[in-house]
Amino acid sequence: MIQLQNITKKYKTANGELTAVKDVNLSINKGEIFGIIGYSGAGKSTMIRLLNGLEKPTSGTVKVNNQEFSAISGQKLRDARQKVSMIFQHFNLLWSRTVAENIAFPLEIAGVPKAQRDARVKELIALVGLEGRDTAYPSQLSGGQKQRVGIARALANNPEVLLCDEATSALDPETTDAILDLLVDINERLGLTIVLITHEMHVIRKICHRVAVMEAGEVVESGEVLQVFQAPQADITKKFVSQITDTKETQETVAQLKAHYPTGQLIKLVFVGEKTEQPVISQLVKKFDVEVSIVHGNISQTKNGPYGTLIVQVDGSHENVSAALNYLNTVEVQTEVIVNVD
Ligand SMILES: Nc1ncnc2c1ncn2[C@@H]1O[C@H](COP(=O)(O)OP(=O)(O)OP(=O)(O)O)[C@@H](O)[C@H]1O
Repeated sequence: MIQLQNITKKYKTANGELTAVKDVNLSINKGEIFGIIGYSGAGKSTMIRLLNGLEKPTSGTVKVNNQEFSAISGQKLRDARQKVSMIFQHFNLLWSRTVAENIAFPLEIAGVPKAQRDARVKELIALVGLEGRDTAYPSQLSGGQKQRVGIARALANNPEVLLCDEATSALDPETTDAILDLLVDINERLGLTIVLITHEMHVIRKICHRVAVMEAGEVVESGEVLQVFQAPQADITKKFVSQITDTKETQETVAQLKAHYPTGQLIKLVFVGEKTEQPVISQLVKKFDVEVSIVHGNISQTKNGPYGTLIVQVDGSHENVSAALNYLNTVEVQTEVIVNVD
């Protein structure tokens, strides 16, 4: 659906030339939810503007829905852009228009007759769960409801691609999850391709099939979300993954554990996919003469399967603990010794 080939985007600034995006190659499949994650200044917004045809690359080609955005302009580009829609962090609603009028706006611009417009607006209001709020003004809506209006408006002209620019960054965690669930629902029901940019790994973990990690204009790592969680390569990816696995709460727990477990080893086990269902811990106790205490654990779902971490204390003779650790590696459970107290 989307192909970016050797994309570089340079800007001229007062301090000379600045490379915002550097030699990026990406291929996004039809019907996929693809996330681009990076910190501020990584080049995410520039990527979005390249994908919606608002910017042309300095070099390289951008192909969306079989149209080479980087090579067309004028009416041809405007027509092609009809198939690429967008939602925003701050919703960008028209404040003097009601919910229904906001959603109708792109239909008016496209010249859809009133009766047809009204029917479509009704359909979209139901799709995003805003029944009964059609005459409300944006100022009377919660953040989550405003984003629902944004989503309905973006879907009005049946786009092929929905671009989400930090779409949940202004929302609280619960509302974020509700909006993410709505995006998954739309993706599955309509087969819509979704590309989102974010600085939050939670968003990637919860709804994306694949992810690209950006740093200083470059894609430093990309792949299936679960794989990236299991074996992050770049330092920045490890940092993003630790947003989920190594929260402040976990760090505090580990600090307490170090103080309270004077013997044995504290080991972090990482389980992915079907490995989360294996009876690894009971096998460990059965096969080796070690004592295992579970001290902390969590499990989260990704689109490609579950991902869990478990911190255990393994106590026993040095040989037995080593043998137990070797065994864990044979069952493809990733292990990390957090603290060796022996
Ligand atoms: N129109 C522009 N002219 C000059 N420099 C720009 C322009 N747009 C972006 N940049 C620069 O390009 C780099 C990447 O910016 P970009 O906005 O794409 O990053 P980002 O990851 O989206 O960050 P943020 O989330 O803060 O917007 C930054 O150094 C930025 O200052």
